[in-house]
Amino acid sequence: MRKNERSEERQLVTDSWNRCQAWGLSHDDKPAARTADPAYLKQVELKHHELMASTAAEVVPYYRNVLSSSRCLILMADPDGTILKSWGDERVTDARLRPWLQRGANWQESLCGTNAIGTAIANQLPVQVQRNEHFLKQFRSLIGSAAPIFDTEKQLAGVLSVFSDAYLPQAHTLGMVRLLSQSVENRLIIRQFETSHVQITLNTTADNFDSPWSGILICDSAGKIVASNQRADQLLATSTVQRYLDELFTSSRQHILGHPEHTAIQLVTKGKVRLSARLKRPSAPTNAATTTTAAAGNHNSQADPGNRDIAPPQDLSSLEYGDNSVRRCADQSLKVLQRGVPVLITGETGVGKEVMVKALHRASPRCNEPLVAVNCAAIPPELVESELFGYESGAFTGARAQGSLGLIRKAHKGILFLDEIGEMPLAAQSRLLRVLQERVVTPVGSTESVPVDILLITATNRPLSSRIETGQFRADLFYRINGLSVQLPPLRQRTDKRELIQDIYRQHRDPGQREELPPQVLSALENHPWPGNIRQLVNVLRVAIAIADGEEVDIWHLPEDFLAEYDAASPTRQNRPDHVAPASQNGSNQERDQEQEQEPSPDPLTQTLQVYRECTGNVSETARQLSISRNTLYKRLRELGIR
Ligand SMILES: Nc1ncnc2c1ncn2[C@@H]1O[C@H](COP(=O)(O)OP(=O)(O)OP(=O)(O)O)[C@@H](O)[C@H]1O
Repeated sequence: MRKNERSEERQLVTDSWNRCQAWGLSHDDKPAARTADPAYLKQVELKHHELMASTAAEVVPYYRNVLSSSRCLILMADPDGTILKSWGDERVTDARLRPWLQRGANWQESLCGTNAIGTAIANQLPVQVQRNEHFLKQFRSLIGSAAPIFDTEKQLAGVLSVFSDAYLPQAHTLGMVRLLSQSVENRLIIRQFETSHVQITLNTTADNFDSPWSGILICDSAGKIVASNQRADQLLATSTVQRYLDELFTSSRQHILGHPEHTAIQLVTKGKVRLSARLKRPSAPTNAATTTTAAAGNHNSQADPGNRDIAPPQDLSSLEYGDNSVRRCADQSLKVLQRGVPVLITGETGVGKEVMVKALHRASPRCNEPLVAVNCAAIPPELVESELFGYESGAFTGARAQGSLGLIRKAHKGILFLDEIGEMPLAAQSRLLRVLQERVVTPVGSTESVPVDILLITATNRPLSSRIETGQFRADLFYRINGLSVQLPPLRQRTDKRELIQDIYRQHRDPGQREELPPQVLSALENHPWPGNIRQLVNVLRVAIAIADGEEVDIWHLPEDFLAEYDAASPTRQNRPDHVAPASQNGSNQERDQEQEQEPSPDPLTQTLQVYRECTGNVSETARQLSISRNTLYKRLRELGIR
């Protein structure tokens, strides 16, 4: 973290301590975690329905792809500081503090003194609160980073926070939580207006529209801005809502709104800043070929920074590298789907089930109709029914005035993909059964049924039989969804591993790097057990390519956790010049604690992000200020998921 930012943050902490003193708190106070009444919590969750769904859609893939190897806990709180949802591993803190990390616990500053969540709410700014910066001594083992999330009216909608163990650079966690909260904000805006208004995405160059740091303007057909994200106001250096496009840019509103979609338009602001923009006109939900839903975990969406820049294979044939079971899986699924038979895909996490579903959709006669992908585990259980089946206006407190179509009806005439089906709550299972038996949907709060025509694909990475035995999954639903059951093999068992590894490397390599991985790297990768399957392989290769920084990838470019397993099999790597035993394995608790007390040294990625933002995306200027080459800068930006 840069010095001036850290001192601004310290100021936030000092101000917070002053408030705590004014409230009469004492450092030795030991309040117990307050747990909200369940009925109240339910109300709050319904009220924050959109926020929770959007947050889950951003956080879950991020957690899965980026953070799953570090011990880390992500919490979402409402604007009063009540925790609504958590993801990750609560063992980041000592057991005594765990009640504070549960749903319903409240982190208001006036109750528990200076802390990341409460202090971010009080200031409506991102903040990191390190151990001794907590006002109450009882929280001084914690390090938390939090960033506010603003709704489409720029009101505080909630707060996202990350607590991590000592091994994730602390400066990194603040950057991460900022990135996530910006992504949630963008998703809230896009979701609310995608079917009714024009969306203009702005950035300094045309190749980074997909970055969460892009500005978003939402306009009506007259060119008046009805909503925008904070980044748009920063890029245009003014508040944009209620202004007309030609008040902000030198071009006329007709010229801007008449520009074709998907090709960039160059705009000059009234302040003479050149920006690239991309238009997206409103689309009726059922017309979309691929519907990105709140909880879809769609890999083409912004929800997946780990994979944003490289699209996984598109065609069914491109998934095949010679393994018979993969080929059989693809061929049989396509055949039965074409006859309306539901397909259940099983396979460990990360084997490519979702990628297979997308390819099946493209190969099927329904390729021009929607594919709606829903990750059942990513939707809070209490929201599954309203998300899937839709609801009538006024069906419950917090429901949107116009009601909601629901994801099943959005898939009408297309394919509905229910991922992690085993996690679906029982009440939703009964409703789904009725949809499959009677081909009608009854929205929550309605007595009327609406016909739907969907093909169903489901997936699970855990056997459904054990959930049926324990009464968590309905046997009758299982028989309905299990028209054809296919299993995608784990990576370690694939006979085409070598070709797959080389191909994924080629998809991600830098232009200057050789086309093939050298034999020693290939054999290390081939012999790995790959508990995280293709997802882990993609991540390992991306890290290695980034670390190799344009050179040929070699063994020591592979990430530390991968190498720890590789070392066990091969003592040769101990000779690696920069081989240092990871602190997580050798460092004593005391050493780690001492490290934590020190000022965190700036993490290159976070520093890059900050300078890049300050230079409003000017690559040459950013590289100059950081004293690095443009090539290195591009690599870091790619790692950050920005370019
Ligand atoms: N054939 C492939 N080529 C390149 N990348 C792939 C391929 N298959 C999967 N991937 C990548 O691997 C990752 C995991 O794939 P996917 O999400 O489809 O797995 P999954 O089995 O659905 O996982 P989960 O059970 O955890 O939902 C994604 O990043 C995807 O892009």
